[in-house]
Amino acid sequence: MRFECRDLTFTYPEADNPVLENLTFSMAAPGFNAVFGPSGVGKTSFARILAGGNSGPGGNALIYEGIATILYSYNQERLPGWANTGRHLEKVCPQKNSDLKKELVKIFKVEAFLGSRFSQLSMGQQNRMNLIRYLIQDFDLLILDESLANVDEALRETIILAIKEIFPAKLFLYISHNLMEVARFCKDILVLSRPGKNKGAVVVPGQNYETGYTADPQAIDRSMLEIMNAV
Ligand SMILES: Nc1ncnc2c1ncn2[C@@H]1O[C@H](COP(=O)(O)OP(=O)(O)OP(=O)(O)O)[C@@H](O)[C@H]1O
Repeated sequence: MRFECRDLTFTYPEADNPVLENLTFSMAAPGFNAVFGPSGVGKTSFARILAGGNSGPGGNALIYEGIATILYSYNQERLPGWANTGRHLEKVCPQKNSDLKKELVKIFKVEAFLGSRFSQLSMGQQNRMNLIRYLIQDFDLLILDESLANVDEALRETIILAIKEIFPAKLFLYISHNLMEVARFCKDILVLSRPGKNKGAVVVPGQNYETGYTADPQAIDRSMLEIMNAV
């Protein structure tokens, strides 16, 4: 399972300059991978194009092998229909994944909010609940576009390690501004730099820590430096 970008260039209608220019790289599954880069560099644009498949604006510049279902989750998704979050999760959860749903609800620490309206939850609670909604669906590639924003660091770590453990065969693309976090927990980090910087897309290996890891501060520093050099 893998995907590849061959010379992907994208310009928004009415924009003067491309937001993505000649992106060429490939990423193999499985793994918990990341997209990193400064604000406004085009991470969300890239994620949406990737999620749109060959029928979207990426067209033939995107090559997917063994990736049939791509889901895109993002921070602060607005879900007005969620009068009762627990009932909604039950409704969208395939029967075969009901144990998985229970497990995720526990790990994500959202049991106490299952009877609440989505709009009554804090942003971090909403994001956690929303991410569960995606994880219980069937997918090959799940994009997490700042999907853990507003969640405290310790719980983010618990959630990331659990996702890696529960879904070892899937491909994840985690969009985050947290350099240390992506360097520690991600396998491959796609670093985007602004068009015109002649760096294009660089894929940097992270430390890919799993549950029970022993941190190597020097190795983390090396990964962070490599990522920063690629920006
Ligand atoms: N629908 C749109 N139409 C025109 N320009 C857009 C549109 N969406 C985004 N852009 C522009 O494309 C550029 C990249 O935006 P994008 O949201 O992809 O960046 P990002 O790296 O995800 O940023 P951030 O880290 O701040 O979320 C920005 O300059 C933005 O203004």
